[in-house]
Amino acid sequence: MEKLIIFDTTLRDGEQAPGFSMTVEEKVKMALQLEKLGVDVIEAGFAAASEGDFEAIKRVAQEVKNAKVCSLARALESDIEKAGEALSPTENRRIHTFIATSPIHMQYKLRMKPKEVLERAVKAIKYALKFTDDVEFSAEDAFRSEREFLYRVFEAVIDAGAKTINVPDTVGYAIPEEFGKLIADIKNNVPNIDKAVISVHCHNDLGLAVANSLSAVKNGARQVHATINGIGERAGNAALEEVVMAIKVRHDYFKDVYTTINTKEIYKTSRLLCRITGSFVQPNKAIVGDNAFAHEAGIHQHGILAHRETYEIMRAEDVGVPKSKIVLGKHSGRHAFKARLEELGYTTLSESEIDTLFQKFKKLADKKKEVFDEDIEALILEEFSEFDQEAKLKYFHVISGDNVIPTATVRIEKEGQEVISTACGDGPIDCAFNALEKALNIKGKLMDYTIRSLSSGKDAMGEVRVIVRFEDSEHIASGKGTSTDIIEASIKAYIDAYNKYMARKSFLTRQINEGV
Ligand SMILES: CC(=O)SCCNC(=O)CCNC(=O)[C@H](O)C(C)(C)COP(=O)(O)OP(=O)(O)OC[C@H]1O[C@@H](n2cnc3c(N)ncnc32)[C@H](O)[C@@H]1OP(=O)(O)O
Ligand SMILES: CC(C)C(=O)C(=O)O
Repeated sequence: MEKLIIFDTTLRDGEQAPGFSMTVEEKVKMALQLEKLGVDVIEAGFAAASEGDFEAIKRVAQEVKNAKVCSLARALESDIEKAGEALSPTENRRIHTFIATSPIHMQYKLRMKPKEVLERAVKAIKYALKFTDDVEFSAEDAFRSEREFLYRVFEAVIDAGAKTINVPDTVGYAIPEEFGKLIADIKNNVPNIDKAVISVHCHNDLGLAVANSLSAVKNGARQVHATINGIGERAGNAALEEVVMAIKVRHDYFKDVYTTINTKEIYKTSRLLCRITGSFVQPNKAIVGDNAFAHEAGIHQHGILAHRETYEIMRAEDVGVPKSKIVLGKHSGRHAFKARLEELGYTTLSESEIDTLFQKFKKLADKKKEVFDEDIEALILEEFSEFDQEAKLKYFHVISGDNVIPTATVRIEKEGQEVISTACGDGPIDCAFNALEKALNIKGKLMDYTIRSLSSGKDAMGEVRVIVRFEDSEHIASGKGTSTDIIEASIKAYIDAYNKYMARKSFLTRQINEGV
C-alpha cells in the first residue's frame, strides 16, 4: 500500500471563492486545526497576492509543526522570492509554482508561445530550488492542454528538479473516466515520471471534482489537492472529507492507497471553517452535512435500530459527528417512536398506550416538519398526566441598570397558594431566575437560553426558549415563553420548563407507585 498525500488548499484555492477570505488570525487557527486533522501539506496562501497573505503564510509557517507549509507562486522570480521569504520560518516547506499549458490560456491570458511557457516553467523550478528542495509544479488547465506538449513540460520540470507534478482540471471539465486515463497516459508517456509524485487538483464545475480525483488515484495519482467542505474558486474543489472517507470506507476498491488523516477531526474542522467564514454547508452535504447521519424514514429507522449497517456505510463517530440521529417526523414508524419514548425515560407504557400516543404523534407530525422530544413529552403528559398543580406567574418586578445590583421580585401561584420571592443576580434575567427558584423551591441549572424575535419593529414579540436541568435530574426540561417584554418571556419560559419537569416527575412517580 502506498500513502496518498493529502494536500489541503482550503487556505489558498478555498479562500479564492467570493466571501471566503480569511484574516491572518483565522488562517492560523484553521491551519492548526488542519494540522490536527493530519493533512500532509497546507497551502497557506499565495505570498505575492497581498501583504496579509504573505503574513498569514509566515505565521502558519511559524506555528505549524507537523505538516508541510506551502505557498503558491506564479512562474515569476518575484512571486517565488515572496513565497520563499514567507516560508522561511519553517524547514518543512514547499513552493508550488504554476503556469498554464492549455492553448486557450497560453494564447489569450499569457500571450505566450508554448516554447516560452516551457522555458518559464523550467526557470521557475530552478529558481524555487534556491529556497527549498521541495518544489511542486502545476500545469494550469492541464486537462485542456495538448497531450504531447503536457508530457514535454512535465518531463522538463522533473528534470529541473520538481518533486511533484500537479495535474489540474482547472475549469472542472473532465469526466472521471477521461481524467483517470489522462493520469495513466502521463504515467506511460513521461519518461522520468518515476522521479516525481503525480498530484491532481480538480474543480467542481460539473459536480465531479471528487469523482475525478478518485479516478486519478485509481490510475496512479499519489497526491490529491482538496479543501474542507469543498470550498474554492467557483463551484469549489474536491471536498477533502469526501475523498478521504471514500478511500477509507471503500478500501476494498482503493486497495493500493491509504491516508494518514485523523478522520475523527473531520467534523470539527468543517464546523470551524463554517464559523470562520460564516458559510454553512447544505444539510445533505456528504460526511459533514446535518443530515449525513440522520434518519427520518420509518423503514430506515427500524433498520438502523435493528442493525446500524443496514443504512449507514460509516460510523458518525469516525468522522467526529457525535452520534447518528433518529429524527422523528411524518415518515417515522412505531419502532423508532417506541425507542425514543424509552430514551426519554417512559419505559413502562403499555403497548396500547404507545399505540394511542403513536396515532397522536403521526397527526402532529403531519403539521410539523420535525417532532422534538419536548413535543413527545407534551403528548404523553397531555394524555396520561394527572398533574394539575401548574405554577403561574402573577406579578414580577425587576430592577437593573449599570449602577445597581440587579434585583427581581416575583409572585407565583403554586398549588393554590401565592408565594413571593426576591433575589439578586448578575443581570435582569439571572436575578429573575434566582427569584423564581426561591419561589418554586427548586434548584435548576440553565443549560441553554435562546431568544428570537417573532415579528419586526420595536414592539416585536420575543420568544425565549430555555433548557433547564432541575434537581440534577438526568432529564432536562425545556420551556418556551413569549411576550413583548423579553424579561417576562424569559420568566414564562422558565416556569414552563418547571411545569413540564414537575408533570413528568409526577407521571413517573405514579407509574412506580402503581407498579406498572
Ligand atoms: C487557477 C488558479 O487558481 S491560479 C491562482 C489564482 N489566484 C489568484 O489570482 C489570487 C491572487 N492574485 C492576485 O493577488 C493578483 O492577481 C496578483 C498579485 C497575483 C497579480 O496581480 P497583477 O499584477 O495586478 O496582475 P493581474 O492579476 O491583473 O493579471 C495577472 C498577470 O499574471 C500573469 N500570469 C498569470 N498566471 C501566470 C503564471 N502562472 N506565471 C506567470 N505569469 C502569470 C498574467 O498573464 C497577467 O500578466 P500581465 O499583467 O503581464 O498581463
Ligand atoms: C494553481 C492551480 C493548481 C489551480 O489552482 C488550478 O489550476 O485550478
